[in-house]
Amino acid sequence: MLNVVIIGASGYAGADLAGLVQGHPQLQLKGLYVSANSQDANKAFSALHPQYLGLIDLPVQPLTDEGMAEAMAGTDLVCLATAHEVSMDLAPQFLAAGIKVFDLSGAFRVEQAGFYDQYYGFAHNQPEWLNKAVYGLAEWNADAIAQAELIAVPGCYPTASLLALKPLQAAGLIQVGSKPIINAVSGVSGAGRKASVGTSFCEVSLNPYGVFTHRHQPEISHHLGTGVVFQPHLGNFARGILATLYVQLADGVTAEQVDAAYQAAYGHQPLVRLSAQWPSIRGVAGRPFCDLHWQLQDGLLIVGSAIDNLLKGASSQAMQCININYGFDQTTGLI
Ligand SMILES: NC(=O)C1=CN([C@@H]2O[C@H](COP(=O)(O)OP(=O)(O)OC[C@H]3O[C@@H](n4cnc5c(N)ncnc54)[C@H](OP(=O)(O)O)[C@@H]3O)[C@@H](O)[C@H]2O)C=CC1
Ligand SMILES: CC(=O)N[C@@H](CCC(=O)OP(=O)(O)O)C(=O)O
Repeated sequence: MLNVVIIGASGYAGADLAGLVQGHPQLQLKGLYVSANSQDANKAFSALHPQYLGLIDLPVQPLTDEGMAEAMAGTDLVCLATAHEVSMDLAPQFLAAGIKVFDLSGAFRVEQAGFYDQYYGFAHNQPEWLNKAVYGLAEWNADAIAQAELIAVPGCYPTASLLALKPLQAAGLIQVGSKPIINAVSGVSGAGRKASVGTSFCEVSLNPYGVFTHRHQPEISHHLGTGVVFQPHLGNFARGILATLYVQLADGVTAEQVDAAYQAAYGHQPLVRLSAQWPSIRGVAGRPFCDLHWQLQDGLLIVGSAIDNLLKGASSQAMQCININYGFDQTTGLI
């Protein structure tokens, strides 16, 4: 059994990941942590997330200096379900101790000059690890993920968007000079567990946000290799992302070519489902899948892509990466 530690376990992504680790036949939950001064420190995990009562009753421990030493002792791998700057600080410490890191934050996803200053509001101070990190888009980077010490699990919107676009890009089907347009709606859990007016029950409706400024636009462009237009929206539901993508195809591209591109990419992949119907939040909420469907008319391709932001968009993709890295079947503990 491999000993797993989760930092940020009280949060939405960390909690889902704890549940997945608990159900995995080769992994053992060794410790769950929150910040040193957390108001939840030492509470039972199941008191915070009652669906795990009797299943995960470990306490969430404060990550003090002593807690850090305990978190490292005898640990095989650590999952960081923490804010970007916290992950940037913690990852190198675990890596220096020989512990593999699966980071759910954006801290190690994009190696591009000025990116963190502009989109995250801080200067990246770990350029060597940023260079070594492997982007954990599981269906596309499996060989590199298998060799990596530091895996940067992709963002939720980038996962939904890249899984839809990469088969088209790889097959050279996108019109050169055009930018795919991504219109996406996320449930409120995407904003994390901490209370804020903008995400409180009476405030959330359906609205765009982050117009022209969202950090996932450059993350998607960087890993796709071409520019995109990306517009996120906040919806009044708890979990799930539905992205609708508009792609101008190269002249003469046929539906058969599009189908062949998606089949080549995902025909053998168990966690991306090429659906006969338009995907929905209902079809993926609580599940580790990405569902895709598309239709072509007069050179314009419309693609629907749905994921659970906390699963395929975070914790289950992290688990897929763990499975790939340790040579387990990639669906172990997931379906
Ligand atoms: N929610 C989502 O859909 C997705 C989230 N992500 C990323 O995953 C990460 C976690 O997101 P999410 O679960 O939504 O966030 P939450 O705000 O729900 O959870 C954050 C967790 O981190 C803990 N924490 C905060 N500061 C520290 C610290 N200094 N040391 C240790 N633990 C700390 C918090 O506990 P406390 O404050 O009590 O200490 C809490 O457990 C983020 O980087 C996010 O960008 C990625 C993809 C999707
Ligand atoms: C609804 C909502 O607020 N969603 C978050 C994205 C969540 C996410 O996980 O992305 P990172 O891992 O890159 O932080 C946002 O738009 O910032």
